[in-house]
Amino acid sequence: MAFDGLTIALSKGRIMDQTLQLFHEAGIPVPADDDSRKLILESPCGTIRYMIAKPTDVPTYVEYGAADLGIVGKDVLLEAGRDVYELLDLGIGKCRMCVAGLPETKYFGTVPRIASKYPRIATEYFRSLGQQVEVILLHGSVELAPLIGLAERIVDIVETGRTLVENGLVVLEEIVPISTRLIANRMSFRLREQEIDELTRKLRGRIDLRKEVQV
Ligand SMILES: Nc1ncnc2c1ncn2[C@@H]1O[C@H](COP(=O)(O)OP(=O)(O)OP(=O)(O)O)[C@@H](O)[C@H]1O
Ligand SMILES: O=P(O)(O)OC[C@H]1O[C@H](OP(=O)(O)OP(=O)(O)O)[C@H](O)[C@@H]1O
Repeated sequence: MAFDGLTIALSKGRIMDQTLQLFHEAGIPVPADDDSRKLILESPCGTIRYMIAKPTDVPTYVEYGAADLGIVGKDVLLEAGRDVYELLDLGIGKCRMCVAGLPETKYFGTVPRIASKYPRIATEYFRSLGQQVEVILLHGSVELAPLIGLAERIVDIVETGRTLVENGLVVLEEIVPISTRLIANRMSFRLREQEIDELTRKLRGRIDLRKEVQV
């Protein structure tokens, strides 16, 4: 029989364990913790199907309806620019999107070069300031760019600040705070309103409780 529960695309990697822990605490069924390489996992009761996806692909699965819901960082969401509903801030995966560089930024050309894994966020940010820049796409270890003269600045995530400090870089500007979000496919949100509402309510209750404990 075809699966007729909710399909949720999870971001694998850094935020996956914290996401499953939050779901578990909220009383939402999660798959058993095993070491399998399976990419589709059903909850024991069969009501939820989890897809284990690369974070940058989660908004795509959700926009096209391959998943009803998705769990993804706000950084990925802003960069992807997909047509999805953002339902909830899960309060995990907290960090900041920043402009960083050497303390005394040297300009190599008339148009500053900005290296980033987030070309859209970087372009829109500098456009909003009316500054002309050239954005260079990198896929990781972005902090290298100002150290070896590829770019004057970077736009990247800062969490503890350790990577910047250990490479002699500093935060120059803060663009936007980042955290993990629950997103929904537009059609699913209308057609599966009750199930999605119930899941969102459970998560919100748990997130609020976590906030109270933190205060
Ligand atoms: N220090 C951090 N560095 C990167 N992302 C962080 C950090 N802290 C929290 N996050 C959040 O975790 C999400 C997932 O990060 P993760 O490193 O697992 O994926 P990724 O950046 O797509 O990795 P990769 O490119 O290696 O697949 C990010 O999109 C961001 O929202
Ligand atoms: O402020 P911190 O706590 O040091 O965290 C920030 C670093 O973490 C991320 O890199 P990641 O580990 O995902 O590797 P990457 O360079 O391959 O993107 C991000 O791109 C920064 O480099």
